[in-house]
Amino acid sequence: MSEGLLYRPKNPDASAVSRFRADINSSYGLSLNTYHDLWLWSTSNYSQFWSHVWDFCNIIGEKGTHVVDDSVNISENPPWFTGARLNWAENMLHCRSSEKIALIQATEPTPLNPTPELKRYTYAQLYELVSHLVSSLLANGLQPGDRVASYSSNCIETVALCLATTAIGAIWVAAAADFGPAGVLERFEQVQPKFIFAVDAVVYNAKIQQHLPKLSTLLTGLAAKSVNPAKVVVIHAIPHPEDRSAWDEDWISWEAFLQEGEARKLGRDSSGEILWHRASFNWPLWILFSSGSTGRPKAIVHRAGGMLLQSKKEFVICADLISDDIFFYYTTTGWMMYNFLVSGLSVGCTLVLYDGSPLRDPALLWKLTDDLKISIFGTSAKYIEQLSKSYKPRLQHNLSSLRHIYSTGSPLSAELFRYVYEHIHPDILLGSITGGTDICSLFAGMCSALPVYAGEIQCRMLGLAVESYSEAGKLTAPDEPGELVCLKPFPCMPAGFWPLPGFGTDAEVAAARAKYHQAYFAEIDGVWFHGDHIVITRSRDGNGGGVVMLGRSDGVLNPGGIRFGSSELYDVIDSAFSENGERGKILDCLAVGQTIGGGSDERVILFVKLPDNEELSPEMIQQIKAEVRNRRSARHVPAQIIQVRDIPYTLNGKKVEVLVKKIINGASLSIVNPSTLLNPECLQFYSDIGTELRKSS
Ligand SMILES: CC(=O)CC(=O)O
Repeated sequence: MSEGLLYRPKNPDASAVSRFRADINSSYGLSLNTYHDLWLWSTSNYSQFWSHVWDFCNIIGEKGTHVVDDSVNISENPPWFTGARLNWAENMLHCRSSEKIALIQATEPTPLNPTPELKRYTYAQLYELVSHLVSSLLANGLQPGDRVASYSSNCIETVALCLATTAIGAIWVAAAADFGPAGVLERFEQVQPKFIFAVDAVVYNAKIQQHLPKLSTLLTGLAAKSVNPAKVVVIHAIPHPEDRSAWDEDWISWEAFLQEGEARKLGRDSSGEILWHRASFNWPLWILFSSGSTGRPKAIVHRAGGMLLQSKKEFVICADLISDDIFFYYTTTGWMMYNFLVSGLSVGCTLVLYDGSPLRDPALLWKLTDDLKISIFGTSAKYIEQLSKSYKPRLQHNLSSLRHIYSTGSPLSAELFRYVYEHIHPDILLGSITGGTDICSLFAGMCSALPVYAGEIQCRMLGLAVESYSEAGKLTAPDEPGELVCLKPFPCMPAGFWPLPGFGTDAEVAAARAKYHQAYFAEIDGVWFHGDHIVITRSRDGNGGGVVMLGRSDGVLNPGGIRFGSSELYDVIDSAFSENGERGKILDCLAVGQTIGGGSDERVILFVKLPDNEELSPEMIQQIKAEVRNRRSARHVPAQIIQVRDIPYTLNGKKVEVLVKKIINGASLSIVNPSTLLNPECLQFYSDIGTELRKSS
């Protein structure tokens, strides 16, 4: 067995990606023999590749003849399929079956409701719901290009709204219900929504949390900035007694909004078909926001055709999803994995929406997997890490329906890969996947024809010319760390930052364009610089290398000129000191560089969180240092190891390395945007300790 091999597909030749390769070979008279051959061809002949993806995946719409001008550099963000006309929602709702379940909504139990009913919608019911919403949105004046915002939970209504909005050619904007109103305000005020939809309550940690007071605060903030949505609609999404004490008389209920749509019957032709707004491939579909932990979140606009073609490629070709799949992703509506999940409708499979805490009862999601026969289970590396500390799903649950498990959000360590195979399922495809909000899809990820090696993402995704560059802007050798770059244009590059041309003043559009360029192309001229530190591994069996994520580039540690990613330290802690490890006890950690020598060098500070009432002893510090030295090198050993009460996280569960780095290097806490963080209060400690560290360095 090759080193680190954890899984090998049984019949790779029967996979969708192999069928696609055969199709390419016969269409273009080629003899591409391996996945890597196909990837190389797809990135060198990207115009032919994306054209073929359109046909292979049966995109609904008019394709036209143009694909992309392949003489244009990626930094110019060329337009794609300029002759095409399509509608994203139409492609999501091509299945009209009155038997096939499109959506299942599950909610975390509460003491008052220990077995909440599952809500199910067939594709036919979902279509009907969307058509009533389309009618009501039109009746209330929604036009293509207007923004519709949701401040809601992961419920059926939110999916239907996303579909109805985009059916009309309006632009979808979502903030998760767990975001604070201040954070939502600085997102929504940028895009000035015409409609706001919000739930009245959510469940988290077995408690009902009233949401209307947050909605009121948001609306007051928007009004103060002269943003006044034409309609605010409130959804009663979860089974609990309704509390209208914070209700504003200008709001309307979901039921009333739907009734208006049903009565008006707008937006359908005489056969009952929704009048889909088929627009250009490059038409804006939705706006996602960067996490913005130190400033205003960037409003990233994704194009309808790009999102459609890319997700079809990911699901149909790379992941081999089929309509029989039951697809679950643990996500809020404010994370791009929500958009990823909803795009699964285009496959005609069943999506499982879950709202609530994933870990209060670690059995919950695995019981759901057995009850609903979930075949594709998506989550974050953080969830797997937390779960691994106390739970072995395989001992308690059958889990035989599982085919794939996906993990993202942060690097998944080799140790956690092993945990998944040992304690969840020995024979599934574990797809560690990466991309992010900026492309609302994947640069590297799953492939049903390839093996899985511990700690490695299986492959670079087809059509994405991902490489690893040195600081000097040169290709790194296999197995050498570098920066994730993309060299060629791809259709799911954002259309731009808000406002796009036609949606703002010339000055606003020019500023947004400059910001876009700055975000992706300023670091290395002419290539997309993604800001992830990675290794592309040596090719095995002619399949090309996998990808190892080492952490965010701006969190790269650089003591004495030796550059390495923080995950190299996290992996050591994970395997040697987590509760499953030989020495136990470290619950979480964070590594950042502190500048020394007047800025000429840096030293590594490792913050560790221990269980309450436990103290970091000098012996343990020595053990940590010894493990790091043995498993990495003397250069990796942290200069200081400091106990903290808490590690800061963004609302989407990412460690906040860059902000902590700035703070311990002297930045004031005023740079923090607290509304983007789960636990901003813990940063005061880092600020205080930073002062001490700077005195002692
Ligand atoms: C696919 C991803 O990369 C998701 C994320 O980390 O935000």
